[in-house]
Amino acid sequence: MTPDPADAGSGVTAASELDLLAARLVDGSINGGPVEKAVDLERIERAVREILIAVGEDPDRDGLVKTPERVARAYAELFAGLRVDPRRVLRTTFEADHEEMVLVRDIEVFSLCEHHLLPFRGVAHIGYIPNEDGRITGLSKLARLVEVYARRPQVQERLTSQIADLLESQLGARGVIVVLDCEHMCMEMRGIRKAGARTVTSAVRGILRSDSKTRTEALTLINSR
Ligand SMILES: Nc1nc2c(ncn2[C@@H]2O[C@H](COP(=O)(O)OP(=O)(O)OP(=O)(O)O)[C@@H](O)[C@H]2O)c(=O)[nH]1
Ligand SMILES: [Zn+2]
Repeated sequence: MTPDPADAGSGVTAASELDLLAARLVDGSINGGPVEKAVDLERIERAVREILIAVGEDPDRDGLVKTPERVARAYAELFAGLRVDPRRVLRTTFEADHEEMVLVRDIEVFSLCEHHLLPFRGVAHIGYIPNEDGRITGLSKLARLVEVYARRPQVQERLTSQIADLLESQLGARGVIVVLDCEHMCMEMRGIRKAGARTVTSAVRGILRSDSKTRTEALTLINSR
């Protein structure tokens, strides 16, 4: 593979499969720029082997021999967002002369809660009102932004506000609304064991916070089916 010229001088080359995965989160290509942090796969493997021993399993039995390696690769994928600067997602913007609301609904969310490292999943609804220049971003970038922040150890509240904050600061959106509706496996499979409970979080910024009419319009669009 030819190294990305953007990596020159960074000391890190986006060469491995996992680096490409991190890059793809951002722009769908291999030209993702420098990878911020490396994943120590061998260290994860050693830790997973220890966990298997600690729970009373035999890590050398046939079915488990390759498990530490598989888990290491899975974690590298699930936490690929740690290795990506989310600002790179919003590099591409367009002048569209559109100053009205843009809303993408039902964006799939998969993340891992930072307390138990168990999955939570659901949907994100993201709306924003462009600034006076009518500067917008590609619709897919909103979903990519969700990916970059979700593929980290997270709490739902922070995931929600990080998406809103970046759209406000990076895109200069006049207003932003982000609503996440998720189910947490740590509440379903263990602990309190309440299957089906949904957690809804929102982050509202700018004009969507100060102007209740605009906010109601956004919520109506989010809730319309
Ligand atoms: N606010 C918030 N809490 C979360 C999220 N994901 C998991 N949690 C909660 O994190 C909390 C951790 O609480 P602790 O008391 O430290 O851990 P625990 O003993 O495993 O808690 P239980 O789940 O109640 O058994 C639990 O109440 C989880 O439900 C999240 O995204 N946001
Ligand atoms: Zn949890």
